[in-house]
Amino acid sequence: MHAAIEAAHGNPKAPFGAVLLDRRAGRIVASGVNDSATDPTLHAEMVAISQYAKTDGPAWEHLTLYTTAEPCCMCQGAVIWSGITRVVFGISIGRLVELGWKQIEIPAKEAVHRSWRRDLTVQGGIGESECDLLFQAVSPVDR
Ligand SMILES: Nc1nc2[nH]cnc2c(=O)[nH]1
Repeated sequence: MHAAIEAAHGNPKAPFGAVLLDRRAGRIVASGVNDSATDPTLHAEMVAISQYAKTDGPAWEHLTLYTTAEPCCMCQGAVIWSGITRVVFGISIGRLVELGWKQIEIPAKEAVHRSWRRDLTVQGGIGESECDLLFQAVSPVDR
């Protein structure tokens, strides 16, 4: 989560940062920050997932996605289809809404529950206060 927060610090206007950890190798294999001003699909999680998809012999089942904020339904869909097996996020979609960010209010756990994935776990509230401070420090942007 420290690495995801670190990435978000580099993107101060939209402090969404995400990294993919290969638990087997014990190293970060991809990272991303929100670039939705360029392309609305470029959420931090999507950037990291796309980056990892380009690597040789991807091993999605060994990956944990760490992200400063709960993945939206677009990103959660990508996680579900990818085969990533664990998601850890900082602040919740509900909290983002409280802070004024536009969100589609479908919890990540619900997306998993409504899918066929029984091997994918989602845990929120990790590094929550640090992530919360990141978002408190900025004005929400539209996408
Ligand atoms: N989790 C997450 N939620 C978002 N909502 C708007 N942009 C983003 C993003 O990059 N990540």
